[in-house]
Amino acid sequence: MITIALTKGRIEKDTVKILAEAGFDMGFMADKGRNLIFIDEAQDLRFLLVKALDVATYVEHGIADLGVVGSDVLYEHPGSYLEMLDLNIGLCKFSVASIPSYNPYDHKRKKIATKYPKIATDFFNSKDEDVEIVSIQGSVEIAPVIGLTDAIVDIVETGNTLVANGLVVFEDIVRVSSRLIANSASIKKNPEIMTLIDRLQAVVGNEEVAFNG
Ligand SMILES: Nc1ncnc2c1ncn2[C@@H]1O[C@H](COP(=O)(O)OP(=O)(O)OP(=O)(O)O)[C@@H](O)[C@H]1O
Ligand SMILES: O=P(O)(O)OC[C@H]1O[C@H](OP(=O)(O)OP(=O)(O)O)[C@H](O)[C@@H]1O
Repeated sequence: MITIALTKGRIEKDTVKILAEAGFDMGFMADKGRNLIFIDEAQDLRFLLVKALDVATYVEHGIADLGVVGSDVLYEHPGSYLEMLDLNIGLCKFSVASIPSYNPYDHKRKKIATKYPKIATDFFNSKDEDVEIVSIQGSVEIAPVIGLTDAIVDIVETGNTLVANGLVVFEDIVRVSSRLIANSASIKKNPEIMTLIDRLQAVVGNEEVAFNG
């Protein structure tokens, strides 16, 4: 049996769609209720629905052979998993944003609110800008508006949240998309896993096979 950990929430529907397009019968997840484990004996597949960061944990520990998770999470929490495919879903980007009058390149020490301290620190360090990170769990856009920080580093998808809160993007840091990750021992042990990956690759049409961790 192959176990796949899926990120519960935003990218769940598109992930299931890719699996269905690859020929897997995903009907058993249609009426999922509050279930978090789905076993399909006929297809020899088991799905775990977990939080994004936990996808990487389950794969690293070899409990899940494969996982689907955003590159934002992988960047922030690098680990010993193989990154196999860019699934081209869950598309968004990391951006630096603030109120329009702010200058993020003034070489003054700046306070940045973010849920993603690693990407924010790496970005500003690469620009030779000194930063103090203020860790925020959500509604990050409020921080520069009410004076908690100078700016934010956050995910931007449509840009609606920024506009609604009077913020503008100063710079895009990196594109974010969902990735298929794998446990390396699982791949060596079970050749069926590579066959499954090939089927997904045929759907997403992506050549990328990169090592991470
Ligand atoms: N507007 C967006 N906001 C956040 N993530 C997005 C957005 N658009 C696409 N994504 C991608 O979707 C993935 C899953 O997001 P989702 O909000 O479901 O889980 P999460 O990041 O664990 O959030 P939470 O902690 O709020 O549950 C993210 O890791 C990111 O790669
Ligand atoms: O560009 P947009 O389409 O407006 O999307 C971006 C918003 O979505 C995410 O927040 P989320 O909805 O996950 O809520 P959160 O603030 O609780 O993290 C992200 O942190 C932004 O706030």
